[in-house]
Amino acid sequence: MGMTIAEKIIAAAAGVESVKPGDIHTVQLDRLMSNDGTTHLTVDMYNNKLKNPHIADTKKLVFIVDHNVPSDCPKTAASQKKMRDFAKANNIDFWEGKGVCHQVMIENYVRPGELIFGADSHTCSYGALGAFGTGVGCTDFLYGMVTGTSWVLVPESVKFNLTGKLPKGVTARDLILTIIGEVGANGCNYQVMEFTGEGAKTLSISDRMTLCNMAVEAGAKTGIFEADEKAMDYLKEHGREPKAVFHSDPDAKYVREYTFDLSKVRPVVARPDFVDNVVPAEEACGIEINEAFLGSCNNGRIEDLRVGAEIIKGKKVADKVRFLVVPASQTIYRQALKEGLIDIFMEAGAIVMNPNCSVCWGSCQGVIGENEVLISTGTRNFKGRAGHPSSKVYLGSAATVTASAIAGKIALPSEI
Ligand SMILES: CC(C)[C@@](O)(CC(=O)O)C(=O)O
Ligand code: SF4
Repeated sequence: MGMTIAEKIIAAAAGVESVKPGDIHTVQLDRLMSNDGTTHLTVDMYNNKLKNPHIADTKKLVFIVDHNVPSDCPKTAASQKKMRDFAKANNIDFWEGKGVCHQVMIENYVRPGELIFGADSHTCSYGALGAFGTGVGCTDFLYGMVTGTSWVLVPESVKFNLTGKLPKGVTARDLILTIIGEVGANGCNYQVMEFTGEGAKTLSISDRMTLCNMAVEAGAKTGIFEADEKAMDYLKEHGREPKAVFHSDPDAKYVREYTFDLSKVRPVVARPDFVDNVVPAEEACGIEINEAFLGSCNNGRIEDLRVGAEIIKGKKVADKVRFLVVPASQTIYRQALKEGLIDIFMEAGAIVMNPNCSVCWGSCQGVIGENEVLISTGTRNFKGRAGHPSSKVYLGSAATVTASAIAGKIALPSEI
């Protein structure tokens, strides 16, 4: 029987000819990524719980400080020191302040055909380059670190057949929110969301990252695209070669298929407190905001900053509204500087911050207070996600977030 891309990656990692959903296989991991959310816990377990602590292959490990960088209190300073010291002592690739972990991974490590575990649920982003990335807890991470292997229960795949092209002013962010709104937050639990079709080819690597990154918000094990010419160009630009390029077989089995016509997608907003609480943006327009956030591993790329800068150029952030602009990596930040985007944002009154997770979650910077409202390009809008439990988070595209920052209330670019 034919196999999907995801099944082929798992089969290769397991060293077997073929796999099918429901099988459990021991797999060789190509890489393991851990960030400052949990690495200190992994290090504690490594030091205190193992009889014979050792690392299978230090070259496979990447540690990234991004969730609280620079550190905001003595407690995070201490856990980051633990992570930093461990990385140094064990010769582990270590990144600090260079960008949000998934962005750093895609810019510097991920290759098509790889199987990558990350101690963070948005590791599913790596499917943008045809890799199988998935999130694990720090116990599974530790196991992978010590043995270089892990186990995988082969997931079923769901096919998302994309047709057409996104209209002007509508972004991949609107598309993934639309998809999640339709399938639901548990709609693809433990399944692979495979994005394919002519419409998929029209999407940039940045768009593909935006789609795969939020696969976990539909409960998926991962999201994946075939590595096509665009992926190959991206790899070449970044000085890397694919591990293996897999295509889904024509007779590969999918548990469900959906078709989305990209030309019909419109700007949408996910209302509090669930990512699948998606409505046409117009229905949320007029809601007063206190803060707007343009950034995160979902939507902090140069393409997103360009969208925001074009809208805000020559305009001002509304009175008493904080507009946080946070490039997802230093590479993006420097590119934005070169293109004059940072100047445009600052001129408009935005607060431009160093690359980090920022207010995508409520423990970094920009945390919102009691009853405050945030419109965000982050990944989640759960209760208290960005700060006080009574605060509210709306999710929208870079265009909607920027227009809202100018209007002081949720708005579309056409209204400002
Ligand atoms: C640590 C946390 C804020 C996280 O990065 C964790 C995760 O995705 O697993 C998130 O986005 O929810
Ligand atoms: S930017 Fe948001 S979703 Fe991405 S890793 Fe950071 S906290 Fe998690």
